[in-house]
Amino acid sequence: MKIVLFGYGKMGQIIEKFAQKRGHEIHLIVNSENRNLIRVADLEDADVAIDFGVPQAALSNMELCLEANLPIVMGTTGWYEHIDAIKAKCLSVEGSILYGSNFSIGVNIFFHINKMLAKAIQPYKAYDVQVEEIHHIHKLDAPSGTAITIAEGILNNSDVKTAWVNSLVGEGEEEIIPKANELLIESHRIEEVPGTHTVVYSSEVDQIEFKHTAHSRDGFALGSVIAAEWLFGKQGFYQVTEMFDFNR
Ligand SMILES: NC(=O)C1=CN([C@@H]2O[C@H](COP(=O)(O)OP(=O)(O)OC[C@H]3O[C@@H](n4cnc5c(N)ncnc54)[C@H](OP(=O)(O)O)[C@@H]3O)[C@@H](O)[C@H]2O)C=CC1
Ligand SMILES: O=C(O)C1=N[C@H](C(=O)O)C[C@H](O)C1
Repeated sequence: MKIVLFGYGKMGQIIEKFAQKRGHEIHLIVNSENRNLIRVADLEDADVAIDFGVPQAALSNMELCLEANLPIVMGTTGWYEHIDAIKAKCLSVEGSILYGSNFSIGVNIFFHINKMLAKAIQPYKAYDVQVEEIHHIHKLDAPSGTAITIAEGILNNSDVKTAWVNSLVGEGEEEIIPKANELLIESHRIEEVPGTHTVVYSSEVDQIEFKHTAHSRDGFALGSVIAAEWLFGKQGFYQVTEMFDFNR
């Protein structure tokens, strides 16, 4: 496939490596320097786009791809307030978008088990729950998209928690004390951590911790190339979880 890469930072450069290994061609690279010069005609010969850029550009990149009739895998996080609007637009023009907060297989298994765990613990009110995420200091958004997906999995299987709240831990940051109905997502920014997510259930007598640690960005990058292969030839608005059999 001929792939357009939106974003050529930490993720974009690893995606290029995996795409080429799997026999694909990088047709065009878009970053902050050339984004304003890109027109529909520049995308015409491509087969699929993969976006790991910045939150503020995600919506316009998806709109451009819809206009160019180019399927796009959206890996960028931090733009989710626009989901309903872009989904409606995608469906109305019969376009093709797949988005996900995390493309690694391990985290998608984690998402699946997280929901099962929340369902199993739901009758036992002695347990309180919180989510913790740790990422590198360059990350622009908090909480992480992955932590939001994890929180949604818990909220949908809880009759106590009705919304999540975020507390970014660090000097000068306000400490957030959650109300009983609020699910706390605690965010930490430490050195070059690729991405660690933990769900903690605590009672007076014990604690259950469920944790995923990424050792590198390779799992995210490979997953996004597999997602592009999966999306090619399909029409619709998809989430990455739809790629995995265990969610069916
Ligand atoms: N879903 C998933 O599995 C994962 C998602 N992510 C998400 O991917 C995103 C990128 O992460 P990462 O690679 O670490 O970030 P980086 O900061 O390393 O790279 C961002 C890239 O986006 C480019 N960029 C800036 N503005 C635009 C624009 N208008 N259009 C296109 N590209 C632009 C930057 O260009 P320039 O260098 O010129 O400024 C840079 O190349 C983040 O939102 C992150 O949360 C990350 C890992 C996994
Ligand atoms: O910015 C990152 O690095 C990552 N972002 C994604 C997120 O926000 O969940 C996925 C991964 O954890 C790395």
